[in-house]
Parts: sequence; C-alpha cells; structure tokens
Amino acid sequence: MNGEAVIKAEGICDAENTIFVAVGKNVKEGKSVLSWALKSFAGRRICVLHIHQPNHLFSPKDGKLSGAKLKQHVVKACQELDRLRLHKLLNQYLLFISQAGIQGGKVWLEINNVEKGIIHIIEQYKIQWLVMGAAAETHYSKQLSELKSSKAKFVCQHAPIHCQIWFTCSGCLIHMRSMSNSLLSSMETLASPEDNGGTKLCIHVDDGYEDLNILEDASRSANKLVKLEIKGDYSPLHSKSKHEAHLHRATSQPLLDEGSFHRKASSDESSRLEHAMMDAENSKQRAFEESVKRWRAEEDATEAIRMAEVSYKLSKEMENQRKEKEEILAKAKEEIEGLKIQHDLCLKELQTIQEKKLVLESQITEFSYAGKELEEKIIQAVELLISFRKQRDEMQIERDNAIKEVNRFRKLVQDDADEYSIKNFFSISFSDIIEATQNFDPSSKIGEGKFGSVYKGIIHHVKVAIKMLPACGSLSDSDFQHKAESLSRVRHPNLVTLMGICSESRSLVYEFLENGNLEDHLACCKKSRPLHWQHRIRIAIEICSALIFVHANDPCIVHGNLRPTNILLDAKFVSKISDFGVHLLISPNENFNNDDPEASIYVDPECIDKEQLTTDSDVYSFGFILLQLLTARPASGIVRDVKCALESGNLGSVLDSSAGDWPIEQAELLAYLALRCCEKDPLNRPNMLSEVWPTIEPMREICTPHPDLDTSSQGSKGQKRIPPHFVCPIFQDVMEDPHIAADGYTYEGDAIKGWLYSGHDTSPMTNLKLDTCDLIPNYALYRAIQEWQQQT
Ligand SMILES: Nc1ncnc2c1ncn2[C@@H]1O[C@H](COP(=O)(O)OP(=O)(O)OP(=O)(O)O)[C@@H](O)[C@H]1O
Repeated sequence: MNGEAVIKAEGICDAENTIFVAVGKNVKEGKSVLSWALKSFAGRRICVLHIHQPNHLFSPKDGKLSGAKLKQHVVKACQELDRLRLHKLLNQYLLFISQAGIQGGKVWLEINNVEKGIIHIIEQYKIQWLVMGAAAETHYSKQLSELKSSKAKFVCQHAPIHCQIWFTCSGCLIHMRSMSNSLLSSMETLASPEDNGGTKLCIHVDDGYEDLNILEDASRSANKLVKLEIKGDYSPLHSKSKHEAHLHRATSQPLLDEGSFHRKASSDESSRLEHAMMDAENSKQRAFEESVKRWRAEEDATEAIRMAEVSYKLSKEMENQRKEKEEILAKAKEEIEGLKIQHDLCLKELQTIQEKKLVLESQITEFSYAGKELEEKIIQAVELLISFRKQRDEMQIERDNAIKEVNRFRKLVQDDADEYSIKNFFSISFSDIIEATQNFDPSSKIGEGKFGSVYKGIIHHVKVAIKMLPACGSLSDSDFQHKAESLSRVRHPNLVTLMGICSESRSLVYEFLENGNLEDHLACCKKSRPLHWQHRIRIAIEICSALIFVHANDPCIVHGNLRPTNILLDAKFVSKISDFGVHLLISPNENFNNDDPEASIYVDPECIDKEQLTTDSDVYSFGFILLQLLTARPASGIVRDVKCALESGNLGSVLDSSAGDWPIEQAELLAYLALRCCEKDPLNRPNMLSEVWPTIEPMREICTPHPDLDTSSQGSKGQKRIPPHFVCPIFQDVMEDPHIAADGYTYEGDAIKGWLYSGHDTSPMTNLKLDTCDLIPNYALYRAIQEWQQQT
C-alpha cells in the first residue's frame, strides 16, 4: 500500500453537485454531522463519506498485503461497516433522505490515514463541498473558532482550494473553511518573489452551488494580497434572490526583507490588512448568521406552506369523506325507513298470524276432542268389524259345511241318478228310439253323415239328436256300451254331451243344439244370418279349448273328423264339438271310408298315410276351420288363397266381409296361425296348448259382440244380452256365486265345488290337473253381475 489509496466508490457520479459528509467511527457524532448537512442542504444531493481503517490490514513482515487479501479485508470491512455502524447511521440517514427527498451514496477508502484519505478523495473526485465533524479532542462553543481537532485541522489546511468545507460540532457549524483561507494557504505555499502582487480569487457561487469558478489562478504568490470573492450566497442555504458577496481579504506579508523603511511600511500595511480582514471576517460571520436566520425562516415558511398544503389536502379529503359519509348516511336512512316499513308490515302480519294461531289452537283443541271421540268410535267400529268377521267366518264355515252336506246329498242323488240313467236313461231302448224318431220318419231326419243319419226327437221329455251308427260292427254290445259310457263322462262346455245309447240299434243320443252346424252358418244356409267376426273368433277359442280338453283326457281322445258340420251351435250360439270319439264306437274298417272329397280335405294327410290318428290330426283340421271362419270359403283351395293374400299384403281381399270389419291385425295373426296348422308336416304345426291357445285366447277381450249384430239375440229381441263371462261354463247360466278355480276360470260356486267334491282334480275346461282344489270367491265379478242384474 505504502500510503497509496485503494478506493472503492459507489454512487459518485456528480461531485460538483454533491455535498459530501465525512463521518467517522463515532455514530452519534456522525449522526449530528449528517443531521446538520441534511438540514443545511435540504434538496441537495448528499453523499456520506467514511474512511474505513481496518485493524490488521498490513502484513506484519513487510507491511504489505496481497491484492486478494486486501480485497477480502475491504469486503469484510465494508460488510462490518454496514452492519455495525453505518447501517444504523444510514438508517437514520435514509430516514432523513426519505423526508428531505434527497439521494446519496457512500464512499469507502482504504488507507492508513483518515485525514490523508479525505484529502485524497477530495482530490480524486474533485469534491467541492464537504461537511465534517470537528469535535474530536476539544469542547467547542457554538462560536466560530479555530479548529482544535487534528483531523479537522489537517483537512482544513491540506484540502484543495476548490473545496468548500464546513466543520460542525454537536449539530452546530463551528468553522467554515473559507476560500480565502485555502487560497491564502495555497498562495503561501505557492509564493514566489516574482509573483508578489495581489491576487484576486473570486468564487462565484450560483444558485444552489451549481457553479463554482475560480477566477484567478491560485498558483500566484500567497504572500501577495489575495482577494477571494464569492459571488452569490456562499452559504449552503437555498435562496432564490441572488446575493453577491465580495469577500476581500488583503493579506500583506513581507516577501522580501528590503530594509527597515520598507519593513515599517509593511508592518503598518500588514496591521491594516489584518484589521480589514478581521472586519471582513466579522461582516462575513454576521452575514452568515443573517443568512442562517433567513434560511431557517424560509425553511419554516416552506414547512408552513407544505403543512398548509397538506392541511388543505386533508381538509379536501375530509370534505370528500364527509360528503361520502353523508351520502352513505342518507342511503342508510332510506334503508332504515324501508326496514321500518317492512318492520311495521311484519308486525301487522305477526298480529294476524297470532290471531290465526289462537283460532287454530282453539280448532286444534276441538279437533283433538273430536279426534279422541273418533278414535273411540273407530275402536268400537274395529271391534264390531272383528266380531262381524268372526261371525262371517263362522257363517262361511257353516255355509261350506252346508254346501258340503248338500253336495254329499247331491252326489248321493247323482249317483242314484247315474245309476238310474245308466240303467234307465243312458241305456235307451230301441222302442224309445223308434218313438222319438217317429219310426225314422224323414221329417225327423236332420242330417246325414258318413257314419249314418241323424234324427231329432224327444226322449224322456228331453230334446235330443239321435245318431244312427251302422248296425253291424266289430264291437260287441258290452264294448260298445262301455266305450259309449266312457265317452258320456267326458263333459266340457264346448263338447256336445252324449246323453245315452241304444246298443241294440247302435244309436247315440246327444243333447240337441238349436242352431245347427257351423258350415250352414258360414254358408248362410237355412235363412241363417252371417256370423259376426267377434262370434267367429270366440268360436275358434271355444273349439281350441274343447280340443285341448279332449286331448288332455285320460285316455287321450282324438276327434279325427273335425270339420264345420261337426261344430254345432246352441241356442246362445255357443259352439260345441260333436261326434268326438265316435270312431272308437265303430269298426276300424269303416273309419276311413270317406267318399266325400270335401270331407277328406280336413283329414290330416299324415293320418291317411299312416292310418293312425294323432292330436296333430285335429290341429290340421282346426287350421282349415279357422281359415273358413276367416273367409267363409270352401275348404278346397283355401290355403292357397289365404297364402296369396298374405303374400300380397292384402288379407282383406279374402276375409269374409259379411262378418263385419275385421280387426286386420288379429285377422292376420289368425291367418298365419291357421296356415301353420295346415302344414303337411305335423312337426311344423303349432302345439294347441302352448302355441295356439296363447295366441287366440287373449282375443277373447275383443269378442264382446255389438248389440246390433248379436246373433244370439235373434230369438230374444228386446232382452238384454248376457255377457258371456257372467255365464258359468258348467251350468251355462248366469252365476250367482262366482268362484275362481286354480285353472283361472270362474265357475258357479256350487258347480265347481260339486265337480271337485265328486272326486275330480282336473279343470272342467282344460281337463288338466289342477295345482290346488282351493277356490277363491270372485267378488269383483259378483258385483258386476249384481249391477248388471239391477240394470236389466
Ligand atoms: N246334436 C245335434 N243337434 C242338432 N243337430 C245335429 C246334432 N248332431 C247332428 N246334427 C245335425 O245333423 C247333421 C249331420 O250330422 P253328422 O255328424 O251325422 O254328419 P256330418 O257331421 O254332417 O258328417 P260326418 O258324418 O262326417 O260327421 C249335422 O250337420 C247337424 O246339422
């Protein structure tokens, strides 16, 4: 180092316009110096100047440090300075800056002598304005006096002349190094014999110290009269008016000893000069004090203006706030008014609600009393109900017991009657046959079939149809009688009942059906009206039902000769199949002698080939009957015609229009079903129970015939038609006590109970085994029948 300075500087960019403030280790003193500078140079750019003296900067050996080591020290010292001392000072300083609105920087100088460092920095950065403390050793009064601090003195003496320096102590300016002093000093230093003339040093300080002009070269001799002239306000105060201060300091020193005359004259001159300088100093001091006062007054005025502006702004803000608050208050008042109105309304509502509440409470009290009364009544009613139920159950048991008893008696009577009928009625004498047929009078003949002629007649006051089978057969009388008796036990609402036989004449006596056969009705023969489509669908359902029944019989009975002439209609146009099982009563040789080509169309070709009847044979015949019900066409060619019509999507062209407006959807369904039944291959035909029945049975609902077209009412015009579901399938009369059996059909209670108590466990309609013999009263149907009877 050897005295050479290592400088680290920050923020110094404009030394001419910067007031440098030298602060030392003593924080308190540094703060007071800085405070003074900030007060005195408000608005100026301030730079803190601190000379750092590290403790172990130099090498103990040769007093030198490497550059890197030194740099480390500098960095460390700077950090330390920042942290320990200047940090606080700068906080304070920054606080002042913040308030005064000035900026600054700091300079660190690494040097082994503080005062030399300051001089070095002044020179290096051409510092023109410096403030430093001077209270190191001696207590100073507030009067300007000679400096005692060695550092201050050194700086005062050695600082370059272009630098103006203010020395402060405890926040007061105690000394100011005037230009004249420094110039004098410089002049003394630079004095030379040739240059002993008066030199005028003129420093012009313009507004805010922005221009500092050294008017005359300081290199002229210092022992000549030096005139230091500062134009403008040399003080650090702001002043808008320009002042011109001329400081004339005439210093006369004998430069050359040229004799006593001259010495005396010089002494006089010197004393005058000193006197004049003293006056000038005093004047300067007074001027400075005046300036300080004025500066403070201006500062106070500025502060007052600022405060006034702040107050004005505050008052404006308060005015605005007051207005805003007034507006808020007005709104709040409006809201309060609204709330008051709402409150009043709520109060009124509350009053009305309370009144209603009172009314409701009284009502509740009344209702609770009424409720209690009702509860008591309900309890009584329930008790009554329970007792009635009990009575009803007892009565039902009694009634069931009575029915059982009646049935038991009926059975006894029936058994007796059966015995009687088997003996007396079932076995009919030939004389009775002759009598009934008026000796086979042609007028009694109602038809001719392949097995023989059919006569109508009356036997035992009962209207009957008598079928005369071929007299000679392979069956013995007893076989004939036994088989006929078995057939007579097969009863179904849609089967013509075999009432008796005459073994002698091989006659079969059937119940007589008033409306003849289906074929005549489809052909509208014998003045019969065409059957409505609803009747036709119902007849199909009835035939299907009867076929399922006989097929399910044990043993299975195959009709084998199903055709429209064998579908007979009773007085109510209920259809019944006749001739079932007749083939069992004649010799097999006669069975298939069918010369009628029309009749052979209905016969299953498979059956003819194998000479064996199966249930599929009846399915085949049923298909043709179904097609004829739809079309009323002859059996021959009917399959082809319907197929064509279906393929062309025009089934209506083949449907029998005399049956009314067919529901085309159901008609198509039936047509397709019928064609399947008519398949040549039995395997392609549908099963009666699982396929045909589920298809056609649901159509029962649409089969309620139109009153105008009700063929059943032909003989009883004026009488209201009986809904078919009101009629018991067994008694064929309107039910009085309908009961549902396990097969789903509803029967007259006595009829079905009689059926079951007589030992049957099968359905009277389907002949299938019943899951249970339990019966459920059909109250809904009972009520419907009651209503219907009241209307008629
Ligand atoms: N129980 C009856 N009640 C009323 N009419 C009957 C009765 N039985 C048969 N008829 C009438 O007698 C006609 C002849 O019946 P029958 O059964 O003898 O011959 P078919 O049915 O015409 O032919 P097939 O001999 O092939 O059965 C029937 O078409 C029917 O009109």
